[in-house]
Amino acid sequence: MSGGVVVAIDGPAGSGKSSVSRATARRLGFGYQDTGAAYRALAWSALDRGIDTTDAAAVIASLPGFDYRISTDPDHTVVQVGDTDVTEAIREPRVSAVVSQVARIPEVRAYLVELFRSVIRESLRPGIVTEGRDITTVVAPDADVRILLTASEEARMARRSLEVTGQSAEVTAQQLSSRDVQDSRVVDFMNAADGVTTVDSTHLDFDQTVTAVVDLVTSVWAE
Ligand SMILES: Nc1ncnc2c1ncn2[C@@H]1O[C@H](COP(=O)(O)OP(=O)(O)O)[C@@H](O)[C@H]1O
Ligand SMILES: Nc1ccn([C@@H]2O[C@H](COP(=O)(O)OP(=O)(O)O)[C@@H](O)[C@H]2O)c(=O)n1
Repeated sequence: MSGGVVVAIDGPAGSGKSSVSRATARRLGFGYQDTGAAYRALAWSALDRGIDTTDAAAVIASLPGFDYRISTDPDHTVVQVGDTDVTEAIREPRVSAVVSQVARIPEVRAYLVELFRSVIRESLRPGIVTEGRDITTVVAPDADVRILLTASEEARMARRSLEVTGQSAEVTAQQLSSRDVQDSRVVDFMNAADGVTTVDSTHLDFDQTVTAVVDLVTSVWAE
C-alpha cells in the first residue's frame, strides 16, 4: 500500500461519500479516489459500444479494451474513457440505471479492485482518500482510517434530488433506493465491519461532516 495515510470510506448512494471525501482530501492535501466513477465509466462504455449490460460475458470481454483514466487531484477530478471526457455523462440517470448490472459481475470487481489498489500504492501525496462500497472491507481492509458514512434514506434522497435535474424527485428517489437494494446484494455497505467507524451525517451539515472525517484522520495521523 501507499507509504502515506490510507483513508477508506464506504456508504450508500447519496450519503455524501464523494463530496465529503473530496473536501477531506483538499483540507489535508491528500489524493482522492472515486471508485464509483470506474464502475460508472465501464457502464457508460458498454452503453456507448452497444454492449448489453446484462450480458456478463460481453461486459467481461470489454475489460481489456477499457481505457479508463481518473485524476486523483481533488481539485480536478476528470474522468476519461479513451479520449472522451465522461465526467458529466457518467452521472446521467441512464448510466445510474445500469451500473449495478456491471458492478455485480465478480470478474469486473476483481479487475477494478486491482486497479484501485494500484492507484493507492502509487499515490505520491501524504495520504489518499478512497471511497466506494467495499473499500473498508475488500479494497483496503488494512487502511489506517476506515469509515462508514451513513445518512437516513430520507436525507440521502433529498440531497440527491437537488442534484439530478430533468426528472422528478420521486423518480430519483425510487432509482436511488432500487440501486442500493441491488448493490447491497453484492457488498454490505449498510453495516460497519469490525474496526470501521460510523459517521452518521443525517443531522450534520456538510462542513460538520467533513470536520468529523478530518478529525478522525488527524487523530490517526498524529499518532
Ligand atoms: N452532511 C451533509 N449535509 C447536507 N448535504 C450534504 C451532506 N453531505 C453531502 N451532501 C450533499 O449531498 C449530495 C450527495 O452527496 P454525494 O457526495 O454525491 O454522495 P455519494 O457520493 O455518497 O453518492 C451532494 O450534493 C452533497 O453536497
Ligand atoms: N466500490 C464500489 C463503488 C461503486 N460501486 C458501484 O458503482 C455504482 C456507482 O457508485 P457511486 O459511488 O458513483 O454512486 P453514488 O453513491 O455516488 O450514487 C454503485 O451503485 C455500485 O453499483 C461498487 O459496486 N463498488
